[in-house]
Amino acid sequence: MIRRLYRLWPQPQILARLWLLTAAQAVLQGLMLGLLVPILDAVVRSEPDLAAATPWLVAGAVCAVLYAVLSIIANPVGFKAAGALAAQLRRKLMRHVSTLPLGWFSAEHKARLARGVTADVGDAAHLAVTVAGPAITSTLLPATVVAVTLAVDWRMALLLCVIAVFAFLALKRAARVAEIAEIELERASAGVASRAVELGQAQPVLRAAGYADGTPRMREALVDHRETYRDGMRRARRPFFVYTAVIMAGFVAVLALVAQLVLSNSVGVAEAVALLVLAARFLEPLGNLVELIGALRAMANKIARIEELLATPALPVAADPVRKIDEADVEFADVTFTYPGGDAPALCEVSLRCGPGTTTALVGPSGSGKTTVTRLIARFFDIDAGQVRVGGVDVRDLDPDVLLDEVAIVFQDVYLFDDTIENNLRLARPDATWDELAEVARSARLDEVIERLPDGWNTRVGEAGAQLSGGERQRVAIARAMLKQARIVLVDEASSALDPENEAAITQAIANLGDDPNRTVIVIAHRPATLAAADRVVSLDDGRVVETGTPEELLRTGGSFARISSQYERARHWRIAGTAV
Ligand SMILES: Nc1ncnc2c1ncn2[C@@H]1O[C@H](COP(=O)(O)OP(=O)(O)OP(=O)(O)O)[C@@H](O)[C@H]1O
Repeated sequence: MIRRLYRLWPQPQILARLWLLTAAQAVLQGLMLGLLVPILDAVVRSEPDLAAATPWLVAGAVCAVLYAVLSIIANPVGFKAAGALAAQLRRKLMRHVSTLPLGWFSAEHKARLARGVTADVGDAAHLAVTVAGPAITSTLLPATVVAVTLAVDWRMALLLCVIAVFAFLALKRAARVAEIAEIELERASAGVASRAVELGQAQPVLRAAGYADGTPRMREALVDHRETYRDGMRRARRPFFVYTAVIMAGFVAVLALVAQLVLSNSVGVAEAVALLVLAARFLEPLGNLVELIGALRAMANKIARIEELLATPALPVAADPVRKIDEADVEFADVTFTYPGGDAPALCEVSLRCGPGTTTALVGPSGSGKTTVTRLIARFFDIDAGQVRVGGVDVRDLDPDVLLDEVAIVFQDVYLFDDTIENNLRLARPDATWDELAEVARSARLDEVIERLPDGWNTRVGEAGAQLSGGERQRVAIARAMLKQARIVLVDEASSALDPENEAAITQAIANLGDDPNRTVIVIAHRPATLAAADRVVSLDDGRVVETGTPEELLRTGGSFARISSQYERARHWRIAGTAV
């Protein structure tokens, strides 16, 4: 465990210093106890010999002063260590996370990351300081006491070793039970946590269904948590009782041995008293060890979770990556890709080419692979076969920063920071001039939104952009992509119903994106107007390209694009009819 902790921290010196101080204190305590033997020997006799005891008393005083000095030094080190270690580990985690493929950031992984960076790192650092120290004392002090005892009486030293072996076996069993209980409790806690998130997110639906104060699933999760906790406590009782019994039996054996040694005149009174004190100081920290087991297990679990995050493989980067591309065309050559853990390919031998100055619309039924195409262009994942090329270069050979500079993604659910509109745009290019800001706002049809807002450019958009509608947020994202001057823009057009004004504005904004002759626009299109305005359409079905061509060509052939197009058209009419009613 000590080695694991030491390896986990990038600069573990502060931890090592703390542990060394703790270890030195434990050894010093054991040695001070050893001094009891000659002192008692000199004092507990018919004619006490103070002169003989004096050097040992002086040595004892020196040890006591040294112990006090070590405590004074250790206190601030321990105080500072937890905060410093947590900060160090957080930096290490964040650095590692920044090298992971974007595809890793699923909802589950994001939750795991949030928990790792906050709770796990903080707790692990705190426990490394508060639990590892006492654990060192509880093992090193008994070891020193055994060594000192050996100098007094080998039989007692042997007995202490036997007790230590039994205690170790009982402790191992208790630790195993504690570990199982901890894992079970962790599972039950995760169940409660996800039900609680569900309760928060689905409040409107739950209120409508009369479950505002908790669903049956939530109640089940709470009962499961309570039962698991009780069950863990019940199961832990026996091995903990066995451990305590071993320590108590050890104490009885010590008393019996001391009595036998005194009765057989093998040791004097002074040595007998010293042996009893040594044995007591041997058994006491051993007894404490069982109290620490739960905390040590908890620390081991937290460390395991942090190690798992750190073990996630980083995005492989070519030894000498390409740092510049001439044209921003996008090409798929026989691309086959299966999601990590997926059982069927999401894309199968897909080939397509999108040139600069063109807008390509991706269409197809749900699950046909449209989003996957856009993710692979931005190298969220690495493919199984074929090549994804940007500017003629395999994306795996491109410098990841260059690729991210060239690509802008406009997601369906755009994330905006709780800041002003201006700052949300400036994220794309902090040094943009006002003229440039105004220009992209006009092109993305954001200017009319800004005009309506109470503080114009300085209006804060609220948490995740909640002050704006979905369509308005997409307009901000399109403006951001324009300001970034990314030569490849991937748009997942909002599929949910938009009001006519937003719908027309977004269609226009996407068309304006495509006006730049150097820009390649690929849009997952959900609206007939966007489809009609595209230069080319790539129609996907079940991970394969089934049709490509201009919208007019594909409409004429009457294939799957024509079907989808008429479905979109019908849906639009229903919506308009619905709005009119
Ligand atoms: N993160 C993921 N992990 C595993 N499988 C995934 C993941 N994302 C998508 N898939 C699977 O890959 C296939 C293609 O999904 P994709 O999201 O690309 O389709 P789509 O055409 O964009 O669908 P939609 O229009 O519903 O968004 C589907 O079978 C889907 O279940």
